[in-house]
Amino acid sequence: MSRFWKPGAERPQLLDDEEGGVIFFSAPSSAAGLYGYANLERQRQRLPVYKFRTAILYLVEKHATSIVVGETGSGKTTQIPQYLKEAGWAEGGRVIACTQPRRLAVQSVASRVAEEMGVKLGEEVGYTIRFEDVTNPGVTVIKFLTDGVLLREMMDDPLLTKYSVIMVDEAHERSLSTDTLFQRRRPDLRLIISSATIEAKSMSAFFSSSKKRPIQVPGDHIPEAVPAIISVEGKGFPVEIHYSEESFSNYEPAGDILVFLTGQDDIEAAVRLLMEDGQAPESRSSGLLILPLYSGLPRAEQDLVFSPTPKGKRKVIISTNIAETSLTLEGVVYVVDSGFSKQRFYNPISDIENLVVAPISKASARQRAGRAGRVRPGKCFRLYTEEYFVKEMPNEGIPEMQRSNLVSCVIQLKSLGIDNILGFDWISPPAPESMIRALEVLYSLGVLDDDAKLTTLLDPMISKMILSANEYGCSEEVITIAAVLSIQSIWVSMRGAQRELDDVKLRFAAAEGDHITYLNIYKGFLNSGKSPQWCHKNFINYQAMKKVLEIREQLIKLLKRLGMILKSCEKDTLAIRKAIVAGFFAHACRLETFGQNGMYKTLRSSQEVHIHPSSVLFRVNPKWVIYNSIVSTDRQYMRHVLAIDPSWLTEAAPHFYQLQKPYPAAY
Ligand SMILES: Nc1ncnc2c1ncn2[C@@H]1O[C@H](COP(=O)(O)OP(=O)(O)OP(=O)(O)O)[C@@H](O)[C@H]1O
Repeated sequence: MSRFWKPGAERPQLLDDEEGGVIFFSAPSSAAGLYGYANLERQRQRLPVYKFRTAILYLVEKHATSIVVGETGSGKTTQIPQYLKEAGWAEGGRVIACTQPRRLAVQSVASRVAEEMGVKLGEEVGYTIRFEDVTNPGVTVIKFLTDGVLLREMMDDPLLTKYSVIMVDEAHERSLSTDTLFQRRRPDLRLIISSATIEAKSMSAFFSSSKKRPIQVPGDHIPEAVPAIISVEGKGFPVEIHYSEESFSNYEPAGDILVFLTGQDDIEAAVRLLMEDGQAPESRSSGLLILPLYSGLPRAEQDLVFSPTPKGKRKVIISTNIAETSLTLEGVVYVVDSGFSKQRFYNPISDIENLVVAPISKASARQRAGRAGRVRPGKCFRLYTEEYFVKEMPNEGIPEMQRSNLVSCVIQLKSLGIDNILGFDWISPPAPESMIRALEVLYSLGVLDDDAKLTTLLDPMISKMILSANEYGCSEEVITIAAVLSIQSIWVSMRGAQRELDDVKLRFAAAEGDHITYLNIYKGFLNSGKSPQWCHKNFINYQAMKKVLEIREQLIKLLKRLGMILKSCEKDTLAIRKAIVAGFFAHACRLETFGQNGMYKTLRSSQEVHIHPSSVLFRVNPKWVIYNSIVSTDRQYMRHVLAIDPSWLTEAAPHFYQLQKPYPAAY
């Protein structure tokens, strides 16, 4: 049985309806006129979504999943998280999360919401993107983040315990991360799926299926599993759409222009052309301020698109689909849509993944048009015909799940403990060939064992360390470390000759700790021409080093499959150490008593531990360390120890560590 909710008083009214199995909410159209707003608060109240505030809050409270569909610019992204906070969803240390497909949108929406709430960005309202965490744990209650970052958080905390509500915004983009995120959840965690251009019914059908219903725990306040759909009607400002066959004037009244092209090359070529044109005395481009926008552009250059347009000038932003969703670029009145974007396509038969220029979907075209008309009326020029738009353009793009190499996705699912991948219930199931191919590859690389379980080679902490190394530009070094860590020991066992072994170790010892020492040994081994004699002389186990070479080769193959390029950071051990911390942050310890074999306590459980005598840091006793594993003999000993700076812990795992202010005395 399903029903219509009617907004009005405190609680929406319940109406009966025939919409099979789905609770459907609708309301009368309420076109908002935003002209001449006096202040941000009034502007907030004039957004179309405001009329639906009570209804949205009511449905979120009642339902595990709510699907919010509303025109671009109706206020979904900036308002709903604030409504949730006002309604108490951030009380008791809980956090409201809102995901975006792209980093630029995360940053800009977070700044806008902080501004509307009158708070400093990074305090009550913050954001996290790769390499940048602008949140204050314990203080931040509304957090914007990319869906990829949320998926990573899920690897460390599968139930996403600190969040009360997760709003997956721009859900029509259907990235691999969002599709994966939808698979598992805590019973009381509320999910809001929002977009201007999503097929709400099919999404809802997916969440209605019994497999996706959160587990019911008796006695708990559990929301209804049947999803609610709410349609936020009403637009901001009108956007006139012009198709290419219509002739239009080249001269338009003032206003910035946002042009959607496909990729960096196209964009740079267009910028060059316009710039060259601007040199000519009578040129039409001379009053234009031409700005490229793509993800590889340095941050400072990206920020230029948000700065006010100089007087008498017109900004022309030439962008990839990085500006397609969620952004409000205040000056933009005109949007030019080429109708194409660069998309990743994977062919499981040839096992080749290509970036190709392909036509966009209607959903994307509407999003692009929605970048105009946000603070005043606008126009969108589509460089294709209306007939093409109506008859040929697909409604939605192909979900990333169905056009990607699934190797990394399978690893992520396996690390989440989801084993039955082939029989899995996806929103849009990937091609079986792609799934089988991914499993085959992982099996042949030794990442999965005979039972299709992750092998120790891909221990989650080591995997995280390697993935982070890719980001820090030190994968060459870190895979060597990973290889050494996956074998027993590289030293020849020297019972009774500890002193000699210690002397030898000094030749390679690095002040930073064992991991960097292993790199020195590996370099020495290569320089010797992988010589067994060299190993013998240095008490190094030659067989173990051969194994290290072998595992390293396997890892290189795996990284290539994952599309990663091996990079060396040369002598910058800081990058390496940070990558190690990114994987092993949970194994951090602080020195409690200094001495011959100082006593440490683990940060996580205050357990007493000591540095293993085989470590180069045995007698050094740095204040803060991380370890790879613990061996228990007469005491608990840390093996493979690295000295660290405690600030790296909060940097690598803000969700795990909160900085004490002021720093603990030992720091
Ligand atoms: N940085 C900003 N500067 C000025 N106005 C803004 C800004 N951000 C948002 N707004 C105003 O708030 C409105 C709602 O923006 P919001 O991003 O919440 O809409 P939305 O429904 O999420 O749209 P979309 O689906 O395009 O992301 C905009 O249309 C605009 O009028």
